[in-house]
Amino acid sequence: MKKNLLLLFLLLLFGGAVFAGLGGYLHSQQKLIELSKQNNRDKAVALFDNLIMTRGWNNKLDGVYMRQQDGVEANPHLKNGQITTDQGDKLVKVIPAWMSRERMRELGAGKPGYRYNITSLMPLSPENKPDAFEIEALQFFREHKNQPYYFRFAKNLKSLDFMGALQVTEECLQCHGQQGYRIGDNHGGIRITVPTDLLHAQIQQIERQTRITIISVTAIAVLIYAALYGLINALCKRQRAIQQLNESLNVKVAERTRSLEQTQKKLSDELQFQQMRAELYNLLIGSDYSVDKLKSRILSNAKQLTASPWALAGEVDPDNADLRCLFEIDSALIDNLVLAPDEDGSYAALWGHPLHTGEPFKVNRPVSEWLAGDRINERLKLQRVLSVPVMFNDALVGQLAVANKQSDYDEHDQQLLERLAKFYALSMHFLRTEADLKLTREKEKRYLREVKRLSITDPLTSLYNRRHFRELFNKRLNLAKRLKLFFGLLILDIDFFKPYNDRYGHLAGDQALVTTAKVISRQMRRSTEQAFRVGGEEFCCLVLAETSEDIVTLAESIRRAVKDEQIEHRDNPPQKVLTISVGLNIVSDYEDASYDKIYKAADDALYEAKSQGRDQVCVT
Ligand SMILES: Nc1nc2c(ncn2[C@@H]2O[C@H](COP(=O)(O)OP(=O)(O)OP(=O)(O)O)[C@@H](O)[C@H]2O)c(=O)[nH]1
Repeated sequence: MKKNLLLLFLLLLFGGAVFAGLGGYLHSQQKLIELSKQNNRDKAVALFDNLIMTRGWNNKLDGVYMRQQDGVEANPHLKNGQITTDQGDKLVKVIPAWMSRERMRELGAGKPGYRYNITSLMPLSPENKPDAFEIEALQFFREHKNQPYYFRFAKNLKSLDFMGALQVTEECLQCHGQQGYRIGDNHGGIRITVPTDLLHAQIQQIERQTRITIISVTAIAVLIYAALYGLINALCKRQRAIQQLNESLNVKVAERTRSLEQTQKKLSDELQFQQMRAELYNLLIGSDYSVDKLKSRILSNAKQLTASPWALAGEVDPDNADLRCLFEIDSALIDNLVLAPDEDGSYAALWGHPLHTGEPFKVNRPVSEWLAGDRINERLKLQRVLSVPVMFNDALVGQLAVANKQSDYDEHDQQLLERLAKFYALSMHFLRTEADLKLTREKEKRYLREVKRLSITDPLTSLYNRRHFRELFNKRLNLAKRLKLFFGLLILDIDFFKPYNDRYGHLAGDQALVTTAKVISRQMRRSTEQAFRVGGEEFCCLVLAETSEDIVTLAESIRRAVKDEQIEHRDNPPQKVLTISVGLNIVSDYEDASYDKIYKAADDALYEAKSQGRDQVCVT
């Protein structure tokens, strides 16, 4: 379009210039022709003036006489028209008109094409009758008294017809007085025809030159225009090619920029994703992690990654075969939203889609347009939704959704959300496994504690057993040594227990053992005092004390307390109640103290107590 306008403009400009040039040239040629015409006119006027001068001279002399020649008659209208000189020569009077005619004849003689005539509208002689041109000129003079000349070029410009006006003078009246002529009138004229062959030839040459010039100039103009056209076309082509190149370059640059921007966005999203994942890992391996914290972080990450104001995470209840969801919605705007399932217990439509199909769900138009009547979604007024299933080991464990991004959700958003969903699944799995593990560990601990307890406890009396006694013995001994305390070992044995069993039965015997153990335990009030059941009806106590008296006192109080229980024992004379004998060894010098030595000493003391009548404490 631009090119065409330019070419049109150039065509007009160039055409205008060519026409202006040709016009100037034609004008100058015309001027030349005019000058040439004027030259011919001047020539005719000069001839006319010559004749007028001759007439004037004759007129001034009032006619001149010349020798009469053959064929020359005297003018009958003149007075003294013919005279004879003294020498007998015959003279005739020559008047201006006659003289003019003679002069014209002389001027025209031998000059082909020249023609002279003196005439008037009312000639006296019929020979002088005017032709058409002459009539035309004479009528012109009559109408324009101040115009002395009349010209007309022949059509082929080969001759110029000229007529000069002749004013009536007094002399004219001599002949034309009777015709009503008045002095000063233009009644006649001299007609001169001048050949203008030169003018004709000149004009023909000018026309030829003009034709050649026009053709040449036009041809040159056409050639120049064609060259310009070609040049402009080529330039336009080049420009168009450059423009196309530029456009394609711009497109490529735009494409590259777009792809760079996309890559940059992907990289920045990837970086963001990695940071989020690192934070999530930290959260997972941190000491204060919780499912709530993790979900809240996942939701805020989903919003951040997809530039969405809303995020939603749903979990499939692992204990329920139906795909019931436990939803969490992160938005103050929808706090009051009731997320109850439909009557059939399912979350249909929008929320249910990924759960039912296991496929991602992406809609970039208002929910009301495609899901009219859906109670939940209508309340949410969702404009755009992207929801992906949360899968673990090919099993659907929940869904992660975002909504109402400013622009459309695309594949990139979906990929990011799917990756986050994977992490979500992994985290949830980890948390569940972790919780299970914690529970198992606690159970195990409890079990081990129980086993340990059982391993060191006597099942009948709940006192520590012999094994624990052995384990603790040296520890307590070393502690006493370190704290510089007295170490006491008490061996307590029920008196005549066999007869007790025999009389009251084994169960009663067991009960008596339990009661005795309780009594002993009650006496063990400090952390430095422990009681053990080390055999059938045999107990031990390990006691650490500031003084040996404290230990003896404790042993006595135990013995007394058992007796005070007043458990009937008929075969234990003379008390008739259940009693115990106590063998006690107190260690204060730890130089060569050992279990065997100490135990033997206490056992010896017990033997002594038994030997001395039972129900007593013996100390070694
Ligand atoms: N009921 C019951 N009896 C037990 C248990 N362990 C040991 N005995 C009994 O305790 C009795 C111990 O008797 P002996 O060692 O002969 O001594 P004693 O009859 O107590 O006589 P002294 O010790 O000399 O006073 C045995 O008859 C055992 O059967 C038990 O767990 N339950």
